[in-house]
Parts: sequence; structure tokens; C-alpha cells
Amino acid sequence: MRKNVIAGNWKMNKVLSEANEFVDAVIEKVPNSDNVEAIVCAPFVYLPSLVEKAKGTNLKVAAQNMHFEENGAYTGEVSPVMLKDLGVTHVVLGHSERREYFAETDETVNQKTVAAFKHGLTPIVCVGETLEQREANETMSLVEDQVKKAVAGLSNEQVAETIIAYEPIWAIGTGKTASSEDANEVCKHIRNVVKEVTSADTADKVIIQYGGSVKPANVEELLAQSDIDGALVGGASLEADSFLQLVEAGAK
Ligand SMILES: O=C(CO)COP(=O)(O)O
Repeated sequence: MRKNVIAGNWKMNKVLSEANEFVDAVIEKVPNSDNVEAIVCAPFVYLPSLVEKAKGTNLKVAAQNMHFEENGAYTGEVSPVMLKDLGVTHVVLGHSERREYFAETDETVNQKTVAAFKHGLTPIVCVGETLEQREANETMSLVEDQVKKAVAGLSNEQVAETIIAYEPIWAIGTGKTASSEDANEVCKHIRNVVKEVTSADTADKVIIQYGGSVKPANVEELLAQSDIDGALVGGASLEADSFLQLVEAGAK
């Protein structure tokens, strides 16, 4: 049985006191369950403080991006070595906002995914289509292409440990959720793509999240689907109560 991974992607929100208050409020309440893993994906500047607070608890701390190089003349960037050194465990890669506003490509996502494993970080790789692509019936082929390119060069064991987040861009921050069946259909396709490029065993293990206007009111229905193993949540992860409700739904 695959567990559910519930990851709250704060994006560019909160100041330090709010970030600390959030973690203080949730940390004792994150269930100790084999069924769920709870992660907060915080801005870089809060990572040292949050990692310290989360030590020895059930809450994991992720970055929202990183560079693929270990160090060097890349002003403004943060490397996988720096994240690992802090005690960060996961990193979100290829979020559609980074692809759209920061020139992230399938190639850089792949370089970052490879670098994450090299440095002992678990990547949460985001894929998903625009509304135009969905209406042109390109969802399946686009997502297939994004997944294949993201995991190129990884071993089967590494692919099995990769978390893939299917986030249809038209459902992000819009209040529009893909229906549970539509979301599951794409997640199932992603699992088949993983099987095609690795093995049935690997495809069976890989965690595939759904993201896009997930909230406490719709999370249970999404998680009940055969191929959805958690959620990557923006807006509804900013409040401690709401985040905890999502994690509790994942633990059921
Ligand atoms: O982009 C997302 C998570 O990475 C989804 O954001 P919302 O949950 O706010 O739609």
C-alpha cells in the first residue's frame, strides 16, 4: 500500500513569525501514521528555523526550488548541498509557476531531479497542462513527455522514490478542481508511463499527488481514487487548521 503524501506549498507567503507560528501550531498534531507523510514547502529564508523546529517530529520540511549545481557563480541561487546541509528532506521541482515565470524547462527539471538524488533529497516533480492544452486533447501526451524527461537517467530505485505531482495549471489557485475521476485518469496514465520507462514494481511504488485547489472539502474524494497518493496544496495549506485537516484525511 502506498502512503499519502500531503505537502503544503506556501509559495511566496508568510513572514518569519507567521511561518514559525504555523509550525508551532501543527507540529504536535501531525499524526504519527504509516499512512501519511506531512511536508511544508517553505521559502528558503525560513528553512533553518523550520527544520530546527521539525527535528524529531512527523513534519518534514521542503524547499520550493533549487539550482542543480553544487556551488559556483550563480547569484541568488541555492544549491542542493546547502539544502541537505540544513536538514531539508524534500524539494519541489518544476512547479508550473517556475516553468512560466522563471524559465524552468523539462531539461532543467531533469538536471535538478538528478542533482536532488545525488545529494539525498527527495524531489517532488510537478507536471501538468494548461487549459488550452486540455481543450486541445494534449493532456496525456504532454504529461507523458514531462514525466519521461524529468526522470531520464534515474535508476528504477530513484524513480520509485520520486514524488510526482500532477497539477493541471487551470486548477491552480482558481477554485476549479479537476473532477476526481479526471485527475485519477491522468495520474493513472502517469503511473503507466513510469511502468513503461522502468518496471511494474517501480510504477506500483511511485507516489503520485494531485494538486490544484485541493481543500479539506474535496481532499477525501481525491485521495479515495486508485492512483492519487496525496496532494500538493497551495492556498489551503496556509492556515494550520486547514493543513491539519488535509493531513488527517491523508492518514485515514
Ligand atoms: O500550485 C499548487 C500547489 O503547488 C496548488 O495551489 P492551490 O492549492 O492554491 O490551487
